[in-house]
Amino acid sequence: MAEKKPAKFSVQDLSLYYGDFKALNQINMEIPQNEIIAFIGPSGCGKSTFLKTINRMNDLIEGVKVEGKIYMDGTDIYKDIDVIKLRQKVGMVFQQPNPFPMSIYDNVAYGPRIHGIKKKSQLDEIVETSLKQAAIWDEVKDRLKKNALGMSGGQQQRICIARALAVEPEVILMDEPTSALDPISTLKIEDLAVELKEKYTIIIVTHNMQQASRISDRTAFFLTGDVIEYGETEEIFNNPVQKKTEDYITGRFG
Ligand SMILES: Nc1ncnc2c1ncn2[C@@H]1O[C@H](COP(=O)(O)OP(=O)(O)OP(=O)(O)O)[C@@H](O)[C@H]1O
Repeated sequence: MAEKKPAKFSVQDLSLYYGDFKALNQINMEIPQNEIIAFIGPSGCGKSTFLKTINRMNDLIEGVKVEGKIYMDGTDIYKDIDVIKLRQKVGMVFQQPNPFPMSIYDNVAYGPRIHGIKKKSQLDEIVETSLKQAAIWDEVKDRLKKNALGMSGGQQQRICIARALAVEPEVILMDEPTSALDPISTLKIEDLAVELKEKYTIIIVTHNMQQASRISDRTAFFLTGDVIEYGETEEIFNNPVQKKTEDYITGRFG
């Protein structure tokens, strides 16, 4: 049994509707801090929708209704926290690397500048630390003024991770962060996630079963808006309780 860590998130009876369509059905989940949590399940089962409820990205979509509660460190994130502050604490990395069309330096300094940091020496330090944490510093330190779009996909994704880290978040949400990357870049991002969990809580949506079993501490299996099973990754992959989970992870689902 893994050592029990304090809960970062407590999700209670969370449902989400897109208009009349119920995309999430009364989800309950405790997410410990300093762990990697993987969300797996077939396409359209609500993984991304659930991920986005955690930093309220769904607020931006018209007709979305959320019921139930998500507590972060005991605070109701739909009631008692400013959404800008929430998104500073809960950063996000997307499927397609999406650096801004500007220099590597400006990409990473973007968030801190928005938060009012202007001093060059301070920005220099944040940029260097964030790029180091994202394991890309050595590859870019001599070309910080070059456009980020000129980097490879795998490098761009690590620059995006550095950009997310630069505002000192506590949680990083990753929505299929390696599905557009080659196997070597994928392994780099996986290694990076494992390093980052020492400091952050990481929640990752993935279609890659090997990836979920390689790097995550806990796995949640989603199916048509329900969490069918959630537990320690080793148990989910080696000894699932639900037949549907077993069928899915062994590729017999259909
Ligand atoms: N903006 C939206 N408006 C209406 N319905 C939506 C919207 N976004 C997602 N949905 C629907 O909600 C359900 C869950 O979608 P979601 O993207 O969360 O699934 P997913 O498990 O992440 O899928 P995938 O693995 O393909 O990314 C799907 O039926 C989808 O069509």
